[in-house]
Amino acid sequence: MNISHENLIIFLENYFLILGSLFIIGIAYLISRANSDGKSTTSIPGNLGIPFIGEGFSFLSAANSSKGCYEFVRLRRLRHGDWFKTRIFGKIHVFVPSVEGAKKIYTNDLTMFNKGYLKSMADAAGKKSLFSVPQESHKRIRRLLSDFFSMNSLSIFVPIVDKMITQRLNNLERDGQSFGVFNFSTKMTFAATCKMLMSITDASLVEQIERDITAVSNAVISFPVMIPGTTYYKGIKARKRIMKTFKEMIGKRRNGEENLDDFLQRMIERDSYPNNEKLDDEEIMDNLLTMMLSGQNTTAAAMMWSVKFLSDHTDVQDKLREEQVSILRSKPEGTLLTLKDLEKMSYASKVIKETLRMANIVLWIPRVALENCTIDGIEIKRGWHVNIDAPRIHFDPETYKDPFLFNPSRWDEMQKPYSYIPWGTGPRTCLGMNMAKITMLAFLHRLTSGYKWTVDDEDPRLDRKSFIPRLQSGCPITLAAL
Ligand code: HEM
Repeated sequence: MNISHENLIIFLENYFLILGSLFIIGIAYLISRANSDGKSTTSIPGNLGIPFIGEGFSFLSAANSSKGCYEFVRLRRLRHGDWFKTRIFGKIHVFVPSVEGAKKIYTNDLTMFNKGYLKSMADAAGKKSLFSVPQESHKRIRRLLSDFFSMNSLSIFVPIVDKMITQRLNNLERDGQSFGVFNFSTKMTFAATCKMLMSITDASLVEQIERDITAVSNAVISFPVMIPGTTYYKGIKARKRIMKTFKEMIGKRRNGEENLDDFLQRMIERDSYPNNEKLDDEEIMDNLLTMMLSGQNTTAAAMMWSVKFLSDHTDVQDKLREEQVSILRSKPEGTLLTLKDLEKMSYASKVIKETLRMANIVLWIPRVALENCTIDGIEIKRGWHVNIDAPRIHFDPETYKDPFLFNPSRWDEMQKPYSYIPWGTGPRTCLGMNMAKITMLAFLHRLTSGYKWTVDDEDPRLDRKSFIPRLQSGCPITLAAL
């Protein structure tokens, strides 16, 4: 039999995973027998499956299907009711379905609840990343990063992002070829992120970093063994290459070779500040990487879903076009967008809000209970994973009338707090929210004020293995100038 190197690696990866799993199952079984008092641990219904593994394989199989990993949650909710518990590879998970539950977790974030620690994530994103630092450091790092991400600070990038989008859409229209909106958006947002964070514009460097970020992103949830060829190994190697590039760039800024207006420069300018008012190099680099990881597919998936929803609802598309054409006509021909223009896009902002409510780019917000507590009257044990279930909250008919209807005008009225959580909320709210909003508004402006389009593939299946829901087809469209 001819076994390729790749197959051998995959075989070894699975072999060690299975051996390791069997060992842990044995230990877990012995511990659970020793601790058992013969009573069930809680009144929440659900199936904990076999020791350690639990329902882990069902979860992986849902994640690997074209219905997406939320299917795992949906089926269990049908079986057990709104509140249910499950076990996934040794951890007990409860999916929190209510606004009251979300409120309890968010108002006690970083005290009663925190993000869970995952070795592969800490190794890939870095120990000083916002994803992995302990609560005490999180507050300081986050405060120092936040300035740059306010709408005002980012306003200088509005025309830059607009120019990128305008040129790319022009080229695609001239080509006359069908293109996948997801692929277009991924490339576009990554180039924009490189520009805003570090002023990288060289196309080949952007491509190389993008490839490496993808490898790191794959390693975030992987089996942490440093065996050549494994996902983890490739991710850690890619991380090293990225860190080397960042280090060189920091060096150039420090010795005055480069002085550019971007995120990195703002961080370097704090060099002379007292320790608690600046970030050290490891903190800067780990969080640069973290932002690239967080922004890589999220904004692109949101852009893709906005096109899909607008294509399915031509009345909304017409109304949006009317707003955007009037903004376009109010400006001298050929000028680029500014923050002031974005502030006039009230209907487009509602289209984005509604897109994010329905698309649920981040399906659930994961936390771990740091102590025994109750959430919305439900008893939760210390160490359990509590996941705020965004689709359940965003499609709740008690909050949203006709929840499955794409209706941006529903945002003429405010919704109750904690019932709209695409960016999360509280001390861990999405740091890149304004960056994503700028990109999406500029995209919707250029797309609807400049073009009509046809969707070239209506296949509704979701991409396998993606924890961010997106169409397998990538939503291909063909543009025609207005
Ligand atoms: C449509 C696009 C995006 C969506 C829907 C989104 C959503 C989210 C959500 C739900 C969280 C978790 C909040 C929590 O744990 O409570 C988060 C965290 C985060 N996001 Fe985003 N995100 C998007 C784009 C971006 C971009 C473009 C960046 C950076 C350039 C970014 C950077 C981050 C960071 C650094 C965190 C961690 C914050 C912390 O733990 O303090 N995100 N995002």
